[in-house]
Amino acid sequence: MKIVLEHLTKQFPPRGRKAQEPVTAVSDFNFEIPDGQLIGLLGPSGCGKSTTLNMICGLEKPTSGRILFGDDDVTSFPPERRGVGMVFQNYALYPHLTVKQNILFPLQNLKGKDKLSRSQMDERAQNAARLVQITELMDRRPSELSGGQQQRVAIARALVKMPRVLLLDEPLSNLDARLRLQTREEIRKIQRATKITTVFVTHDQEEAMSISDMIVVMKDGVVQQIGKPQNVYDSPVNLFVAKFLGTPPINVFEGQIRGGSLYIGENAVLLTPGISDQPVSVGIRPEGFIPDEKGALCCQLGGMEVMGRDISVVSTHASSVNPVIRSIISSDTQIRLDAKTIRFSIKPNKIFLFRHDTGERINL
Ligand SMILES: Nc1ncnc2c1ncn2[C@@H]1O[C@H](COP(=O)(O)OP(=O)(O)OP(=O)(O)O)[C@@H](O)[C@H]1O
Repeated sequence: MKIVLEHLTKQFPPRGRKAQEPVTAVSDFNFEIPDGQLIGLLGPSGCGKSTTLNMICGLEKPTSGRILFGDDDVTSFPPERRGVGMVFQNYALYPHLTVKQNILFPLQNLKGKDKLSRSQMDERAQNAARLVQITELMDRRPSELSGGQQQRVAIARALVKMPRVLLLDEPLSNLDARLRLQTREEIRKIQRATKITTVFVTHDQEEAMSISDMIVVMKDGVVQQIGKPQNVYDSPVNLFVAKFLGTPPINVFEGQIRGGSLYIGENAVLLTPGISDQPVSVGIRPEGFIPDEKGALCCQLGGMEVMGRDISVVSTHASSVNPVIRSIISSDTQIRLDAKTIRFSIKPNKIFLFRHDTGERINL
């Protein structure tokens, strides 16, 4: 099922006596989510992710704009008429019911043509449980399950109604690091198996990048960029997106374009023909630094951390915005740790220029 968001906007009334301006939680969101894809909705706390999801499922009514599922305009539909499965951060399972009863719960009050027989319900519950691999846990109560197992029950409960759309709001944030990794892979597998169009909300960029067909990066209610994770990483439209994606994060420097070259401090590090003289923010991905005795960028060497396959070189530079520069280089590279300075040349596809005032990307 394709989902179309058209000029989707949500404002909340001002809060408190002093605040006069309404809060714009989501502003003019336009996106056509292709059928069967998993979309990662990504951004810092308060950027409007949950509000977007709540509008798609019908818990919030948009201030303006439309939502279509396929060709159906569902904007004014209540949640139960939308055919949406929803999984939240806190799984909200019923503690007094068994796993099976929890999964069956959404099917019990179906009416009219949707009403199912006992055996149909059992079959649906079994299928959903099989998908999330909890068939052997059906008679347990939620308190007898691990966090990851509880979350799988919540997903099975969302799937049992055979929703047209699956919405997941930070579904992994209550799990520990290892379970998070495992469960996110399982979610991806389930999504591939069911081909249900899925929107996954997270503030964890790594999580979103690893499982999404496409990511949407939001800030202050405004969509910044939509694209395949790798494309957004390789070609961020602005400094915010560049900084938001990547571990370790991108290194940012104050730079200056002068006479067709980019200067970082006194170092002319890149030819920039056709770009007018101006101050710029320079982003260099950690993997964009090549140790090179003749390299143009000269940094003060701080130290080195071995990460197995790679080394993380820590250095500083007077024009660096971050307290330290982190560069990731291959562990084969010989670094003289007794040296005071280290010179780098820069991979051209790993350096980005941004307008100093707006943060917008300047194309090289
Ligand atoms: N019911 C409400 N009334 C007033 N303001 C609200 C309401 N719900 C959300 N907001 C505001 O709208 C903005 C977006 O909130 P939203 O919960 O969608 O963000 P989010 O990206 O999901 O954040 P988080 O990651 O912290 O959950 C925030 O500024 C928030 O304070």
